[in-house]
Amino acid sequence: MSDLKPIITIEHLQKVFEGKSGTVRALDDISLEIGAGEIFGIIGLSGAGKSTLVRCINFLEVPTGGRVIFDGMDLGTLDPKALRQARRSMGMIFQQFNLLMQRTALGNVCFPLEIAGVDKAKARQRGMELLKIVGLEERAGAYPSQLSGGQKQRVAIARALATNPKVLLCDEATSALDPTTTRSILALLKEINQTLGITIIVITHEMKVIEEICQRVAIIDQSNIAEVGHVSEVFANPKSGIAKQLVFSQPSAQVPFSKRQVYRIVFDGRSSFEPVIANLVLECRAPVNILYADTRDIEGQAVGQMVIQLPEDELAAQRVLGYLKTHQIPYEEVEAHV
Ligand SMILES: Nc1ncnc2c1ncn2[C@@H]1O[C@H](COP(=O)(O)OP(=O)(O)OP(=O)(O)O)[C@@H](O)[C@H]1O
Repeated sequence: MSDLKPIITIEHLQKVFEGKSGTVRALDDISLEIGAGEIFGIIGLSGAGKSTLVRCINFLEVPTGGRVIFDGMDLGTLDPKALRQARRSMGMIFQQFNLLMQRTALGNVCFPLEIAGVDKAKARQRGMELLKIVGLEERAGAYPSQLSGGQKQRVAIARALATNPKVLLCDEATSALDPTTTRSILALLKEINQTLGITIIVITHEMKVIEEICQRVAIIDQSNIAEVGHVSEVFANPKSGIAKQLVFSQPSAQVPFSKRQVYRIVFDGRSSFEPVIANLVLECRAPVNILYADTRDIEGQAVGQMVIQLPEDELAAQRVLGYLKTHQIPYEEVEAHV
């Protein structure tokens, strides 16, 4: 439980999808309390139910059981107009930014204000204030295609703040960004939380995101909450199997590596180095130990070789080899000297 007054209380939330291919229980029995003003993290592996949970929090998905109480209102009891109003108090940002490509940065930020009936001049003025908050007032006239990923996410944040929300829901908001840009977006979210007092809910599959800005975290696994608590406590003493898996798969943590499973990857200039290794670790959900690297970046293309050691977990190791095969990255097993 948070010591703060709750802004969102989730009680026995359940979401079942009925489809042609059968029934999917995306959320089983989720109960959580999120305090006003905190930065709360929700982490889990792919398919755990994170996106469904965030969409149920703002009723983009109507839960099939349980309740969401937001700012004293039981969302399930509101009529459509009241629900729309409540939703305006919950801004949302996404991994893929979801900007309108035919509108400038300012046009995007003004969009929710125009929909809410604010007159054009006032909307522009407010839009410029918001672009200033996110550090982009000089790019007000730029179109999304002219902005970097980090800048696009800044526009999306400004747009989400346009209706003065009490809560900002961030669904994998930094997952498409490089580490430096990720850090700058997380710093911006922290600043918004501190200066505007907005509660922030961060959905991610990355522990480092939680570590960087969240005060409390809930770990979701197979449609249920496996563990919830202060980040420092959960990280120092993970209790559930999934928490241990997430914490101990951190690159900095101790991971059991055998003396076998050492492979040489050859970068032959067909691929660029950064996405290959980052995507391999993300997609395979497997830590790899880089034992040796002699690579050069030539105009964005990687040339050279890298010797990596795969984790002991046979399935994780197979996923890594499968990834290399699928992406046609040449590799060979080598004798380990570790
Ligand atoms: N509209 C839908 N219809 C049917 N099943 C769905 C729907 N949306 C989600 N699911 C299923 O619900 C489960 C949870 O999905 P969800 O997207 O919430 O997980 P997630 O933790 O956000 O994963 P990821 O990070 O991969 O997006 C999955 O099995 C998914 O296939």
